[in-house]
Amino acid sequence: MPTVALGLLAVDVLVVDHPLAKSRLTAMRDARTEPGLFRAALHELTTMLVYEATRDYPVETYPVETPVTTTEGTRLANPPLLVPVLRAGLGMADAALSLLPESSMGFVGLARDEATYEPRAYMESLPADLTGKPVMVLDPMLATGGSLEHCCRLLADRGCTEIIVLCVLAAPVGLERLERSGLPLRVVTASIDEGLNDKKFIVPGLGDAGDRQFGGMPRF
Ligand SMILES: O=P(O)(O)OC[C@H]1O[C@H](OP(=O)(O)OP(=O)(O)O)[C@H](O)[C@@H]1O
Ligand SMILES: O=c1cc[nH]c(=O)[nH]1
Ligand SMILES: [Mg+2]
Repeated sequence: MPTVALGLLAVDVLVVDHPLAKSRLTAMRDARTEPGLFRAALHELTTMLVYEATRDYPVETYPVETPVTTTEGTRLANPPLLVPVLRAGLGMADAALSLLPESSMGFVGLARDEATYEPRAYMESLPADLTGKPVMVLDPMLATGGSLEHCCRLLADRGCTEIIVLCVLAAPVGLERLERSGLPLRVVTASIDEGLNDKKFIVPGLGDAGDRQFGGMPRF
């Protein structure tokens, strides 16, 4: 897994820049893309992100009967808990669960305060004990990093020591915040963007990922 140096910090981040991933990301960035097509592009891009994120997951083997003989089959040794961050992460949930049908799912609901830019938690549905359980957090946007830090802290407080944050866009300042948090995580993203504007939206970004999928007033 490559490491990206940001200032004095180093964070474990994989940028999935496959041409097909880039074309889905371009559709999501385009302000003219309507919600249905935005959701479809997010679904397809999530499939690619999950595929790359799970490349090094441990597997176990077991005997499988083919129509011809017995051979060795493979499955994930410890499928991750999937945790979409509501609302925007909901658009990644179905694609992730399709690739990881053995996984179960928890939910965290967060809304970023428009004045302080800090996350306000409104929902939490997670197993009480996550000892020994890898977790994959799904949220398309890592901006200031406040929301994903909050979510990953909930997981670490339950004993989780292995978190993959799956996002579409990451701002350098958000990556630095996650790095400083000391939480046991790595990041898989389709792009590290330039930065944030004065309303803490990612630039060039794609706008508000929740509103682009589900509707709402533009604030960027
Ligand atoms: O890194 P941060 O500065 O915390 O910003 C990122 C958060 O903002 C968005 O959610 P939002 O609060 O807009 O809620 P929504 O998904 O309901 O639109 C996004 O999905 C992240 O959760
Ligand atoms: O650019 C941004 C920043 C936070 N949340 C979003 O949905 N988009
Ligand atoms: Mg939003």
